Amino acid sequence: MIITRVRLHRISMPLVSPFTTSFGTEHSKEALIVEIGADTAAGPVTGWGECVAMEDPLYSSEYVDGCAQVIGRWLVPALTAGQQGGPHGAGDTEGGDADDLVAETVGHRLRHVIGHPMAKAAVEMAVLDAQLRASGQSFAAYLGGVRSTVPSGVSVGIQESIEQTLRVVEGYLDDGYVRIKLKIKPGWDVELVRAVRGVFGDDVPLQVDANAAYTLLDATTLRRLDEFGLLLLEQPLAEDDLRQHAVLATRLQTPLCLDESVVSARSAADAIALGAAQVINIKPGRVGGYLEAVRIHDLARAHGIAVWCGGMLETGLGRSANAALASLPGFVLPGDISASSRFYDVDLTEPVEMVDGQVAVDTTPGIGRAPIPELLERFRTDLSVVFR
Ligand SMILES: CSCC[C@@H](NC(=O)CCC(=O)O)C(=O)O
Ligand SMILES: [Mg+2]
Repeated sequence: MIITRVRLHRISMPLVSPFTTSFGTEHSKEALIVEIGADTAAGPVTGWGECVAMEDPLYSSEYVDGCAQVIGRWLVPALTAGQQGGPHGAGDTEGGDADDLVAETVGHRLRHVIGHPMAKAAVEMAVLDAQLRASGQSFAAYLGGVRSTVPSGVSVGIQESIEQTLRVVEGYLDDGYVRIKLKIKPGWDVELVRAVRGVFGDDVPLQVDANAAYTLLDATTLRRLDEFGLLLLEQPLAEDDLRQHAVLATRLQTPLCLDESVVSARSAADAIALGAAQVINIKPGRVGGYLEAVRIHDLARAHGIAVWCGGMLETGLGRSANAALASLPGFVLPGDISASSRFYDVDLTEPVEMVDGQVAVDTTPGIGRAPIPELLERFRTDLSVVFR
């Protein structure tokens, strides 16, 4: 394909309620929507990507305004270099015939830019969406999906009190969510889980996510979670500490799941080899894109490691693409793919619905959804025309 247009839409969407984790509270979703216009064999198409970086570098080192700069200053020039009349981008050593720009080569063409997986993932997602809209294939079919619906889990933020948490959990269970994930942090963990188990019983699929809030010195506390039959304990320790996660794993019964620590297939391989992860939360934005996400899925499956699809409060764009990814065979645990209404009164796209605990996998070309123009206008706080 030939890229003819790249626009970055900086958006801000209000959340239905504040979302608190061990590292902070979100009141709105700050995101970047990548719009790529391309000439393809099937004619002109528009592809859409969603950058999942947050406003502040608290979940990972990336942040949304930094991603906008990386995309505009380095990534798009690298992809458009060599196009007829396109600018020559930094690091464009091989140049290559841009006419052959396909999603499968985006990662390679961007390899000279160190890091920035969320920025790269958003660009690759838009290229892949354009490519699949042109070919008429859905994300799910292209990625290797085998299910027509995926189970819908929900993430429960840190609330004002345990009583408030019980009310929130009850509401989500009444909505039909099939798995509850509780955010925890030091001092908000064992008694919280005990209360939820006490009220809702031992059969509700339940897991916790620490967002790297603990250290190995907390092993005794974390071991007390073993009595509750949790599905997994997500990212208890620092994102760059595989070794201590491996040590912690030997002291706990609850399976360890990594999120922030797995930023590529290579880091997933290291985590598996070290015994630092028995389960992996795959987020396409965090690992550099949907293609890398599939590579991690395949690697984990080869090692008998369960994976599930995590969430970054995506709009319907990323939410729909995540449902497609979660339809692959190795996604054997419910993901954080809740209905749009869990976070948004009004979504950027047609809302993702949950019916009987399931989210339908879109079968139309590409992501299957696109931003609704008037809503993109409503939520947009900045527009930068990066190319043409
Ligand atoms: C603002 S915290 C975002 C990262 C967090 N995501 C969730 O808890 C799920 C959010 C969602 O349902 O999209 C995680 O660490 O897994
Ligand atoms: Mg997590």
